[in-house]
Amino acid sequence: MEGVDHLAHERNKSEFDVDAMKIVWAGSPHAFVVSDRISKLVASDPGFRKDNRSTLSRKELFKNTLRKAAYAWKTIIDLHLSEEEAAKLRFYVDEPAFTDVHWGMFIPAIKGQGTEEQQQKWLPLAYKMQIIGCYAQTELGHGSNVQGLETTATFDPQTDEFIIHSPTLTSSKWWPGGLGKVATHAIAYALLIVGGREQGVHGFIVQLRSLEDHSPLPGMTVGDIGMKFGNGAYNAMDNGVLRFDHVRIPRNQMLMRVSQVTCEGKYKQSDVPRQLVYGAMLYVRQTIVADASCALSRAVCIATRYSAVRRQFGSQNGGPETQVIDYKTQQSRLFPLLASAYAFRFVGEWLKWLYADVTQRLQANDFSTLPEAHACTAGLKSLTTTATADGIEECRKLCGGHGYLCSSGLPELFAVYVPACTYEGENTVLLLQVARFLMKTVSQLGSSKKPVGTIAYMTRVEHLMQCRCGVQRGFAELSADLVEAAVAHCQLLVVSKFIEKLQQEIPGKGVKQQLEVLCNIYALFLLHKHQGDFLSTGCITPKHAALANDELRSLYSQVRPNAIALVDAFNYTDHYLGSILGCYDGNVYPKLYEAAWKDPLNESVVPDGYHQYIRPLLKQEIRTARL
Ligand SMILES: CCCCCCCCCCCCCCCCCCCCCC(=O)SCCNC(=O)CCNC(=O)[C@H](O)C(C)(C)COP(=O)(O)OP(=O)(O)OC[C@H]1O[C@@H](n2cnc3c(N)ncnc32)[C@H](O)[C@@H]1OP(=O)(O)O
Ligand SMILES: Cc1cc2nc3c(=O)[nH]c(=O)nc-3n(C[C@H](O)[C@H](O)[C@H](O)COP(=O)(O)OP(=O)(O)OC[C@H]3O[C@@H](n4cnc5c(N)ncnc54)[C@H](O)[C@@H]3O)c2cc1C
Repeated sequence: MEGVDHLAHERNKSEFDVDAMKIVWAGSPHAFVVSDRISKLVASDPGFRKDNRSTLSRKELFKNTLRKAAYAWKTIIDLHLSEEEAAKLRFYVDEPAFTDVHWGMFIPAIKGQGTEEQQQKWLPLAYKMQIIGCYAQTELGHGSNVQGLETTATFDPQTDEFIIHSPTLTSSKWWPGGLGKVATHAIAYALLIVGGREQGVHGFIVQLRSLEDHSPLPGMTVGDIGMKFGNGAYNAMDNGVLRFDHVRIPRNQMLMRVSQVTCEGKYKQSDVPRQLVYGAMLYVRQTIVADASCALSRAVCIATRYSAVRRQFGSQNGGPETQVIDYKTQQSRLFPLLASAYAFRFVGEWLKWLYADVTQRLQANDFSTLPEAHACTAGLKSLTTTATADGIEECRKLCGGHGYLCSSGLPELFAVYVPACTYEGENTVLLLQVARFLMKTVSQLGSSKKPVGTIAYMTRVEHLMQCRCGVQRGFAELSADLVEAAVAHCQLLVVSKFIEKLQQEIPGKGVKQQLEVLCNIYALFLLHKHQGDFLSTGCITPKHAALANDELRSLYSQVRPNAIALVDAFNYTDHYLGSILGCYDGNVYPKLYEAAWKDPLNESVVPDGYHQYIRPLLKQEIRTARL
């Protein structure tokens, strides 16, 4: 039944103002208007079609991505889109591409680590996309251990140049997005050698390809690293390999905000901490946290709508079967994910604020909050991406068999999303950074340096005061436990930022009440999941644990009538969702049936290969049967 809203009865049940919730989700009325307009613009433009992605070959997919990126850029220019609108366009186009790394890493690295002069030279070119950049840090042999990178940049005072070289196979750059086939320039990270002395890893702007014919410049061997997990999906991105053979670049192409090399060959460090070399990672980790709520909410929207459409068992007197969303087991798997999507949204908002704050301070040479910003971005990146990747997979299972179809949108979403657990800092490695920060704080408890900000609570935890003398010992030995402590710290951050959000004025009928329910679900679900830890540390009693569980069940019942409206509040178009199971009108079965016939395998009734392989087999069986 085209045009009928099969989920209307669900929408009628909701007890809050969905339009007001849409604004809370978007962040502000202005953000909502921009997001709504751009998402509809992308959805209505056939140039941004994506429903055929899973059937394209790698080469076709890649070329299609190039076309879309060029078309998106043309749209941005033709419509005079602002930076905010352009970023939304990229988001709703919903395809990993070299442009992500150009805008998301190359430009921020120049902004954060380049001198004024360098910024003036390179940024205008990059903003106009007259050069296309990538971020070439990881090597075949080293990704997590940035200090272990082997590429060298040796200063030659005779010519006032650096010689960039890959001395070993394992020093080949490996993974950078955009490097394989598109980027004309890279920020390449290399071990700086001046006057025979190693000075640590630094970033260098290196031109890779000719701006005339795109051929690699002399001394560069460059290509794509090959197919990645999942058909379609992240294969739209040309992650690349690059070897340097004594490539010479001018001295002024070393990013010199943090440290400088003079023409006489002197290495000078400014007052800026060396950690700013890692600045681009700080920025991207913060955007990854914001993106986590988008990916999770998208999966949750699909699973929630489909759970209201799907019916199994429980028919009474020939009436309809039970909607699977009414099963308590379905609710106990789905609703914590719904609550997590909202929780990550708000912690992402807060992290954006924290990042803006630390950036402002860094510009004024105040580096005091950098360690905390690093711990927060690293920890929340790890926590939210792990939970989101797991959550998308859970949503796929919540959709039963149909969740396994590409047309559910969930397999591709998972395949595109799951590398977020690895890139931009492998999640366990990042948690170890948080643990290190926490242990450092504990070791300073009782001194004049009082913990502030996100670690202020530590002064209130008496137990920590007792164990502080031992914290400098056995870090490696206890690292598995310390990673758990880091996760707990990050969970506390998420819960406390959700609670802080609720302390603000939130307009709209019933909106705040819904958010309170979700916040309680998020916190109590964690308590329930980790009740062993809570009980064994004496933080709660068995009675508390049982009460929490009872309360959770009651909260799930409160969410139930509002579930569809709570996912409608994400305001996703069917184009962005890319899922038949999650379509707004819930008209799932006819759409699934129709889509099946569009599969290339169904172009002919008798498949290619019948005469070659099936028929001889069948005939052979007949002969065998006669024997
Ligand atoms: C107008 C048009 C608009 C158009 C539209 C606009 C569109 C906009 C598009 C936007 C799209 C956006 C999305 C982008 C998508 C990207 C896709 C994904 C790409 C993925 C990219 C990557 O995948 S790219 C490689 C990432 N590769 C890592 O991620 C390595 C991890 N590995 C480490 O990061 C270090 O190796 C590790 C472990 C810390 C040890 O570092 P280490 O060896 O130095 O050792 P230590 O641990 O001793 O650290 C020494 C001291 O540094 C402190 N510290 C460490 N890090 C710090 C930090 N970041 N900030 C501050 N402080 C830091 C630490 O806390 C210590 O401090 P202290 O000494 O005081 O304790
Ligand atoms: C899709 C994708 C896109 C990428 N894009 C880029 C890009 O644009 N630019 C770029 O430079 N890089 C890029 N990367 C590379 C990425 O940043 C690295 O893969 C990532 O930093 C992880 O490093 P690794 O591969 O060396 O993992 P490894 O460090 O080798 O991890 C392997 C295992 O070892 C464990 N481990 C490592 N160190 C420790 C430790 N100290 N203690 C305990 N356990 C440890 C990890 O937890 C993990 O389980 C990309 C990667 C992917 C998958």
